[in-house]
Amino acid sequence: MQTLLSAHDVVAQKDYDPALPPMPEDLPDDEEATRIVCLVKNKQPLGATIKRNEVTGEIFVARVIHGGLADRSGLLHAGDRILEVNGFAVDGMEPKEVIQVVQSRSQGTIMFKVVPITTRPVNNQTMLYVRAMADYSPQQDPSIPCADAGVSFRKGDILEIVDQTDALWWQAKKLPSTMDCAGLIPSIDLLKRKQRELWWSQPYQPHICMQTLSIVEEEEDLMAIDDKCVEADEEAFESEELREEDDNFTTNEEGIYIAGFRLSMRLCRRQFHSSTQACCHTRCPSSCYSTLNCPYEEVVRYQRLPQDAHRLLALTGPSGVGVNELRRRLIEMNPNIFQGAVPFTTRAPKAYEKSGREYFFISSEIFDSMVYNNRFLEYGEYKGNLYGTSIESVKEVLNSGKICIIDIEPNAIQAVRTHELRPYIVYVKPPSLERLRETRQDSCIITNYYMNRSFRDEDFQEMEEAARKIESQYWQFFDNVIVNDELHDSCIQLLTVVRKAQDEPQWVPVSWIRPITES
Ligand SMILES: Nc1ncnc2c1ncn2[C@@H]1O[C@H](COP(=O)(O)OP(=O)(O)OP(=O)(O)O)[C@@H](O)[C@H]1O
Repeated sequence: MQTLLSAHDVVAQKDYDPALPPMPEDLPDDEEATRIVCLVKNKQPLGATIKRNEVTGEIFVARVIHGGLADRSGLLHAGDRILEVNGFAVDGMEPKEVIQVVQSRSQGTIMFKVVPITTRPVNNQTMLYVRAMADYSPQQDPSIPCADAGVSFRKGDILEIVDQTDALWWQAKKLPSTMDCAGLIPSIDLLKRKQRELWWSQPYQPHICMQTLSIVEEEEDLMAIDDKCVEADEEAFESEELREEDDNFTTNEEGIYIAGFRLSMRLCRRQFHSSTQACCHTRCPSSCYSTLNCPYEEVVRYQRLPQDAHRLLALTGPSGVGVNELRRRLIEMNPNIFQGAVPFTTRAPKAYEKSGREYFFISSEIFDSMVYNNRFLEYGEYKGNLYGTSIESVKEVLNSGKICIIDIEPNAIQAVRTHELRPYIVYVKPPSLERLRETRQDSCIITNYYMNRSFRDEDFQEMEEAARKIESQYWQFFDNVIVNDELHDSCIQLLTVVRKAQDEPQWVPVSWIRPITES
C-alpha cells in the first residue's frame, strides 16, 4: 500500500507540460499579450495558410483548414499574428521563407509565438452540400493561396462545404470522404469570375453550344442532299415504319402497348433537337453560359417514400448507342412496372392507330398552345408534322404508380429536371471502338435515310465523337452511367440502377425538395 501511495506521489509531482521559454524580465508595459502554441506534427500538413501585410511586413494566419492539425488543436485561428516560429522572428519575412522554417521541422514539435486575434468571427455556418457544375484543378490555378491545400473536383462531384467565411476561398470536402481535413475551393463568386475570364479569353473559339447549332444546320443540309439518294421513297419508308410497329409495338397478350417508340417521333427528335436550344445565352441550359450562373448546385439527400410517385427514369446517350433497345427491353420484361410516355403529334392518325396509344393526335393550334405554355419536355418537326413528349404524359404514367421510362436528347435534360418529375438520369455510354465492332456485328441502325442498315465503322466513330461532346457538356447531370457493352449485362445493370434510383437515398437539387415559392 505504501509503495502504491509513493508511486502516486511521484507521478503527481511530475510536470508534464511542454517546457516553455522563461519570461523575459524586461518586458515593456505595452507588450501585446502573446500565446505560445506548441504543435506536435507528424507527416500530415499543418492545415493553415499564412499571409503578409505588405505595409507592415507582419505575418498573419490567413485561414485554418477544417479538420487539419491546427484546427484540431484549437490553438491557432485565422487572424492570429505570428511573431516567431521555433524561435525565429518572422516579421518582415516573405511567406515562402516562413513556410520553409515550418517545413524544416517536418515532424516533431513546432512552437509558434502568436498575438491572438481579439475578435474571432463566430462560425455559425450550417453545412452545405453542392454538386459541382464545372471542373476545377488547384494545381492549374495560379491564384489559389496554397495549391496543396486545394481540392480538385470534376463536374458532378458532390462537395460538402464546411466554411464560407472567406469571400474568395471556401473550405470543402469531396464526398465520399474518409478524410477529416477539408481543403480550399473557389467560392461561387470567384468560380464564376474564373469561368467568365476563361469564356471571354477564348472569343475566337466557337462555344460548345454554338458548335452544336452548326452541326444541326449541317445535318439539315445533308438531309436536303440525301432526299435524292434515299433507298426507299417516303411511302416505302412509312411502310417500313408500319412493319416495324406490327412486329414489335402492337398490343401484347395482356393488352399492354409500348408507347413512344414510333419511328417518326425518334427521327424528329434527332433532327430537331435544336428547338430546345434556340439561343445560346438564354436557352442553352447546361453548357457554357448557364454554368457561369450556377457553378455549384445546392443538393440534399433525398429518399423516396413508398407512398411517393416514382422518379422519372430518363435515358440519354449518343444516337445508336442502344438507348431505345435498353428501354424497350426493360418495359417488355416488366410491363406492369415500367411504361413509356405517349407522345403527341399533329399528323393524321392511320387506320390502325388509336389516340392515346401510339400518339395523342391533336391539331396544330393545340400543339402550338402547348409549346407556348411550356408543356413539352421535347418537341420537333418531321416531314411537316409536329411531335412532342409532354409533361402530362409522363405524369400520367407516374400517377398510375408505374415507373415512367423515357429517352431524351441531352439538351432536353434541363426541361426534365423539375421537382414534379424528379428524374433520375442515366447516361448510356458507348464502349471502346473495338467492343462496338465486336458487339454490333449483327445489329442495325436507323439513320435519317435508311431504315435498318448494318453498322459501319464511321457510325462507331460518330458515336464516340458524339459521346465525347455529350460528356463534356452534360456529365454533371448524370445520376448514373451504363457502358452498353454486352446487351444482357447492360439490361441487368439498368435494372439495378432503377432499383437504386427508387429505393436508395440520392443527391437531388434542393429546389426539388424545398421549391422556391414566389412572393
Ligand atoms: N449492347 C448492344 N449490343 C449489340 N447491339 C446493340 C446493343 N445495344 C443496342 N444494340 C442495337 O443497336 C441498334 C441501335 O440501338 P437503338 O435503336 O436502341 O439506338 P438508340 O440509342 O435508341 O439511337 P436512336 O435514338 O438514334 O435510334 C439496335 O439494332 C439495337 O438492337
